[in-house]
Amino acid sequence: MSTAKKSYKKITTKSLTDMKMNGEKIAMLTAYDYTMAKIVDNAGMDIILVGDSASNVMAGHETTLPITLDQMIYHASSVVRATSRSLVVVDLPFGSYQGNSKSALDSAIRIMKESGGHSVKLEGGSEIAESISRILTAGIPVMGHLGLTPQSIYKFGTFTVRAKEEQEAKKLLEDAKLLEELGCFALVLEKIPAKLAKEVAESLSIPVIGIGAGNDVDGQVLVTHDMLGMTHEFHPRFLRRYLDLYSEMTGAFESYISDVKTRDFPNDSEQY
Ligand SMILES: Nc1nc(=O)c2c([nH]1)NC[C@@H]1CN(c3ccc(C(=O)N[C@@H](CCC(=O)O)C(=O)O)cc3)CN21
Ligand SMILES: CC(C)C(=O)C(=O)O
Ligand SMILES: [Mg+2]
Repeated sequence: MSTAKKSYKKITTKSLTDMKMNGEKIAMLTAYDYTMAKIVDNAGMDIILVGDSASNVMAGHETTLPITLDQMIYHASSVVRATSRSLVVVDLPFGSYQGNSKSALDSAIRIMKESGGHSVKLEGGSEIAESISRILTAGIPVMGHLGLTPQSIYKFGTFTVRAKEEQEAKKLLEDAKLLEELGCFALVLEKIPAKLAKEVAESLSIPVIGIGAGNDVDGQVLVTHDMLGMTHEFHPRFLRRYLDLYSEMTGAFESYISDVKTRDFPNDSEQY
């Protein structure tokens, strides 16, 4: 059993700040449903992200753009029912906060009221500062997200590494500092140079969680289905696979098909 599991009973935004101060790395994975969240939570995860990646992983969309606030609330409420230890962060979906700060606040309040989630995550920096402030003023903890921000994929056109150029790196560092000043409790950095991520983590006192951002940050996040090897076609360099569930599950399904076809299943002890 992990030491982290013993030292923190129920994770709060405060425990995450303490973890950064104590140099204990933060482990975060996604979940979109009750059964998976139960396993992730029981394993001792610090943060469960109800990611808008549910749009890809659960619904099969090309991008994260189509998922709705109602659908995010459905996923988040399922995850919250399974969670006793992890802090639950819920992505605000595309279109639910970019319009104006009032609609952003309304969306965040719906997430908190209707799903029971503990906090929300928004993609972007200075452009959405007013929305973040307004949500924070309502007492809702906010996690930031900079670097590769999949909700603005059509502005960039590719999923390549972000902030490689000096200008973009400078803007990212400024945005990160702004998010801390506004009062965000943590920040996700996605697919940026490790050296820049290290600089951001060292410049901020709030935890910085990386995905494709190297090891010199305060924690790591992956999509659970990716690290379990269920998403066969997705293999970016930052992904470490801990299982090959795609093959394992295929084998199980093939065995079941065979057992049914050959009349092996069910046997005498599997009937009434
Ligand atoms: N299953 C899944 N895992 C994720 O990590 C994830 C999602 N879905 N959906 C939302 C975003 C999109 N994310 C992405 C998407 C693509 C790359 C990526 O590296 N894609 C290509 C490289 C593209 C390029 O360099 O131009 C790859 O190597 O697979 C990384 C993160 C991360 N998020
Ligand atoms: C990749 C993570 C950070 C995310 O935002 C998601 O899963 O939606
Ligand atoms: Mg997301």
